Formats: sequence, C-alpha cells, structure tokens
Amino acid sequence: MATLMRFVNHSFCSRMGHRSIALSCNSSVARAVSFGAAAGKPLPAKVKIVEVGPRDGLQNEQTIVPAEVKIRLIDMLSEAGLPVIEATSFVSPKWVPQMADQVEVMQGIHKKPGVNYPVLTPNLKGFQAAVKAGAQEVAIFGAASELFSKKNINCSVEESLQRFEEVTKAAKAQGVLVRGYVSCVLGCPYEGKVSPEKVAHVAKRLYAMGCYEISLGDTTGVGTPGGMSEMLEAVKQEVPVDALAVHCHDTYGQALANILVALQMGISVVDSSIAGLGGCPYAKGASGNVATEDVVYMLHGLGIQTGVDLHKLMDAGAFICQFLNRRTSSKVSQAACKL
Ligand SMILES: CC(C)(COP(=O)([O-])OP(=O)([O-])OC[C@H]1O[C@@H](n2cnc3c(N)ncnc32)[C@H](O)[C@@H]1OP(=O)([O-])[O-])[C@@H](O)C(=O)NCCC(=O)NCCSC(=O)C[C@@](C)(O)CC(=O)[O-]
Repeated sequence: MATLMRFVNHSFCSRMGHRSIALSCNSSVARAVSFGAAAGKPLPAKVKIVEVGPRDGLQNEQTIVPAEVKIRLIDMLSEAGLPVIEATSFVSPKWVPQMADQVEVMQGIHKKPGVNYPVLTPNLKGFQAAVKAGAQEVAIFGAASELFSKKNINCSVEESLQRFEEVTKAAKAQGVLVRGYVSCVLGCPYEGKVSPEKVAHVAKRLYAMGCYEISLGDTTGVGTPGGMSEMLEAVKQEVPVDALAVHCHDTYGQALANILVALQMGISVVDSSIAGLGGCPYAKGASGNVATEDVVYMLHGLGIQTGVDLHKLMDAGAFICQFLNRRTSSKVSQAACKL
C-alpha cells in the first residue's frame, strides 16, 4: 500500500503543462458546428467515452498488476468524470491470467453514482460469476472473422452467438445491461480483409438479442477512414446509429482520423484506453487502443462535450504508466510533460 500511495501522491507532470493543454483545447460548441458545416456533416454536441483501459489496456500485460493498483486506477478514472469504465473480464484465468483477480477488483472499486462499470463475459459461466461479484452491466464479445473467433474464444462465430443468446436471456431476466462487441471490423490478423456485410450481420444479431449498444472494434488498428466509412454505411443499414460505438486501436496511427469519420457519420460513443495502453492477447502485434487523453483533447478542441477533466485524466495515465514503468502512448500527455 505504501508503494501505491507514493504513486498517487507523486506530481507526474507540471501543472503548468496541464494548463497550457487546457488553454489550447478550450473552445466552444460554435467550433464543432463550424467544423461540421465545413465538412458538410454535423458533429454531435456530446460524446460518451467508454474507458476500456483497466480491461483492454491491462489484459495483455505480462507482469501481473496487483488488484489494488487496478482499483486505484479505476477510481482515478471515475474521479476524472468518465461515465463508463470497463473494469475487468470474467474469462478463463488460463486464457487471460491478468484478469484472474476480477472479483477482488469488482468488490474493491468505489462505485461512483452515475458511472457504469461493465465487465467482459464470454459465456453463461462468466455472466453468473460477474453478477455474483456485483456487475450491473456485462459485455459479450463476438467477431466478424471466423479465425479470430476461434483463437479468442475457442468457437465459431455462430457458436459464439448461441452462447451470447444464453447470456442476454439471463441478463434480461435479472435486469443486467448488455453491451456487444464485434471484433475485426476493418481487418483480421488471421484472415486479412473482412467484409462490411459480415460485420453488419454480426452487429445485427447482437442488437436483435438485446445488446443496447454495439461497439465496432478495429482490433489490430489497420483501418483507414475510407474503410471505416464503408463499414459504418453497411452496419447503419442494420443497427440504429445511436446504438453504435467505435473501438479503435492505433497501431497504424489512424485511430483519431477513423473516430472523426465515425462522428461525422452520427456516432457519439467512443471507446478508448488511458495512456493508449493495451492490445488483445489473441491479436499479436496490435498496439493499444487510442489514448483517452488524445480523444478528449480532440473532442474538446471541436467543442464537443465529454464531461471529462483532462488534467485528472492525465494524472490517471501518469499513475498507471509510472507503475508499469512505461512511457505513455498519449501524444497529449507526452506534449504536456515537455511543455
Ligand atoms: C471463452 C473461453 C472461456 C472458452 O475456453 P474453452 O477452453 O473453450 O472453455 P471450456 O468451456 O472448454 O472450459 C475450459 C475451462 O475454462 C473454464 N471456464 C469457461 N468459461 C469460463 C469463464 N467465463 N470464467 C472462468 N473460467 C471459465 C471452465 O470451467 C474450464 O475449467 P477447467 O475445468 O479446465 O478448470 C476462453 O476462450 C476465454 O476465456 N477466452 C477469453 C479471451 C479474452 O479474454 N480475450 C480478450 C478479450 S476480447 C478483446 O480484447 C477484443 C475487444 C473486446 O477489446 C474488441 C476489439 O478490440 O476488437
């Protein structure tokens, strides 16, 4: 605990640097409107950010991060104003050892009123354990690629959808919210190109079985704005746009551009990971999600509201990077520390 407090009390970046950031991205709604008008497509006035760092960000770490550090990180993220924080996974500890402390994490966090703390559940066993640990929202995770599905959850896409039906039925009976993921929406590490129609089909099935939101994952970060636009056009034919989210990894540096295209196409929910941590253990070479700090900076610069305090967010990023002995992948935090 003493080690943990040292991290928490440390002032990671100068407050002067943070202040410069705040000034440079302090803009008004008028900016979003004028940017939207210039692009011919209006942008949303408000975006919901789904923070996936404690789960997606940490699941790939080889060194086990103690539960107390995960708990502190989640609490710092909720204090920063994030409305949704994916806390952990109820998956097999043999498959993802980093998430084996899921019960301790769920029971240790200070649940802030108004904040959702979804957890990943691949099957009924995971769902039941999650509910027992206090989860009020779960996420089921399918894929638009057969080989990725097999490598990630050891079954075909169709088999996974049948398992998810069991989870959504149980969730409905118990009043638990369910979010759905589709992985490999812009490419697969094993199959290469993935057709937008396949993505739309899986998204439609997840929505039909009761997921209130479908997050479209560019798992390896290979997508570009053109591919994102084509894929979203197909998915929007099957699922209402206000039930869609984007989940962009930043392996090729395309994530912010892809997110901007999604916003222009009417999407107002964006997944991201603190300090850009992460990657999927079953998608070798994929880097982390787009950094939450960078998404918030871009959105605030466009005059879009997030409810997130960028300074507190950067402190949370610095806390976990200090613990992992890793440089942040957030360009905004890198810049703030140098200013
Ligand atoms: C789905 C399974 C369990 C199938 O794994 P399996 O080996 O086919 O499962 P099984 O049903 O044959 O059971 C084997 C053992 O696992 C246990 N088991 C079975 N289910 C559970 C459970 N829920 N929790 C804990 N234990 C479980 C079960 O009890 C048994 O234990 P044993 O008898 O050997 O001791 C496995 O493949 C798995 O856990 N996979 C998870 C992989 C994962 O977490 N990947 C990362 C998340 S996905 C992602 O990152 C992408 C995303 C969402 O971010 C979006 C994007 O970027 O694209």
